[in-house]
Amino acid sequence: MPHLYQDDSLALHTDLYQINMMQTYFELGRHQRNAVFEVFFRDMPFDNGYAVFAGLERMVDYLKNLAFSETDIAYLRELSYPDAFLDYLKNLRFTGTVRAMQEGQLVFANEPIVQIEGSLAECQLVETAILNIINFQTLIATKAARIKSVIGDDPLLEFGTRRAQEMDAAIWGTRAAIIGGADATSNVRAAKIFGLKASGTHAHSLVQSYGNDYEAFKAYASTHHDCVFLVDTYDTLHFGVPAAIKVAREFGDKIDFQGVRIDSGDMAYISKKVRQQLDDAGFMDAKIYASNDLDESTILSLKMQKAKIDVWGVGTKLITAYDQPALGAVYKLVSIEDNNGIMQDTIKLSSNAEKVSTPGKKQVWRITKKADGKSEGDYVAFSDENPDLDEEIYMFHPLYTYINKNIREFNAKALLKPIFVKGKLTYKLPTLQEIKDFARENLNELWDEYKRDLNPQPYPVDLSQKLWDHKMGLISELRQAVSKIKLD
Ligand SMILES: Nc1ncnc2c1ncn2[C@@H]1O[C@H](COP(=O)(O)OP(=O)(O)OP(=O)(O)O)[C@@H](O)[C@H]1O
Ligand SMILES: O=P(O)(O)OC[C@H]1O[C@H](OP(=O)(O)OP(=O)(O)O)[C@H](O)[C@@H]1O
Ligand SMILES: O=C(O)c1cccnc1
Repeated sequence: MPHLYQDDSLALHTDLYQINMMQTYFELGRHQRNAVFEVFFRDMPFDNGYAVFAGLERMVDYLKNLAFSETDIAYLRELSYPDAFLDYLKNLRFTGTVRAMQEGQLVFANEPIVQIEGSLAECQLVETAILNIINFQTLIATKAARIKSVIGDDPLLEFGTRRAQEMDAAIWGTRAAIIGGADATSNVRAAKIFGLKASGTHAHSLVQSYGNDYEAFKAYASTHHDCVFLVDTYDTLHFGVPAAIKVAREFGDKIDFQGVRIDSGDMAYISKKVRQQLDDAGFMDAKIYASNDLDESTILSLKMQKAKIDVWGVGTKLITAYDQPALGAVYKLVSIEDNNGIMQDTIKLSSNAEKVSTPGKKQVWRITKKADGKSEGDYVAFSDENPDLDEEIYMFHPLYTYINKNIREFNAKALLKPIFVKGKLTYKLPTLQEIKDFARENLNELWDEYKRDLNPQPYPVDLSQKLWDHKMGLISELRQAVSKIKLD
């Protein structure tokens, strides 16, 4: 086992380069300068039309408790950091201001989803953990939403712990999956911690240990009231389902025969046959559970084949975000105090126009039409702009500016909410159920064209005219300045 310290903290859950930069800032007297960093991602995960923001609660907990422990400092001393810097770290607490999307909010590429303002050194320290949390949880919540979108109102059970990228990923991935649309989980610890419905059937090993389905189901029924029997260990249609029916009949009211689970074979064909067998035996209410490497495309295909599946257990492909292992959100400096105490907006240039960052401290506004409540796009503006007070709003594509529209009769909702103000938590964290409901409500605001699984329409994320002009101005200023630099 690695050495786990009694005073283990998350302060060292960062990249070494952050501490190295902090040391530079500290020794050269820059560490207290006010800075603004923003988190955003450049590409939509899974080529989905939207992403579901998740991870805020854990991020809040991390920031609230940020403090180097004694052994953290001792360890950094071993790495030869100087005493004065270590003394500074010893007393460091998070004193910054955070604005962020609410969990369950639908978010899009190239808009800030978290904004951290505070001393340069503190902002630098927290980058790694914040990206770690938000990248993972937002990815899994989005994958769950994609899966739920094809499942509709049928229950979606999260079954992935055994295949997750280790224990933490199973726990926080489960929470994210619930936000995105999963209804229950097989992970008992996650259910306990987050107050979720724990749900489960039984494994093939139960049937194998008895050597036949009937004996195994009988044993299970004699020890449990709620029964879902796994019927595919030997032969679903010849042994599994007939055994389940026999046991259900024999036990009658002594058990609640909730249904059967199938986990292999052609699930469209088999589920129809199983349905027939259950109905013919009078068990019309018994549900058919399905699991086996399911994801949104297999589920959609099964739905199209009119498979008779009522409950969907999804493991590997949900908890590991199988088709896209990372979200790719980044944390960029957008504004920094200069030598005169004035905030200067910063930009990161790139030969790829889409990769040029957008300078300045911003707010994201969701623009919905009053008539139908549907979203027209997101409008990214300076944090002190107030498009909600305007009669008309001009929205244009930030790269292809000939794509534009004027909108009247709209509502503008500010999406980045205050979370911490100068180190003090001001945000009341919602319950997981509230977050889940919020995610669902948000989906109602989105036109179906943005929600389809395959090739959705790109959702507009536009810049205000003021912000766009500022960005273009900074780009040309920087280009000119860079062209004049001579290094010798
Ligand atoms: N009718 C169907 N249409 C589309 N996909 C299906 C259908 N039936 C099953 N699938 C999916 O096809 C894949 C079949 O997986 P696999 O080859 O492992 O078959 P299996 O019968 O489960 O075999 P094994 O017993 O080795 O697990 C799974 O992802 C499953 O969800
Ligand atoms: O396929 P997934 O989406 O990942 O869902 C979880 C899988 O985990 C179990 O299989 P496993 O073979 O691990 O154990 P079992 O003997 O209980 O089937 C279960 O039967 C599912 O097939
Ligand atoms: O309860 C189940 O059926 C279950 C739980 C975890 C993984 N696979 C199935």
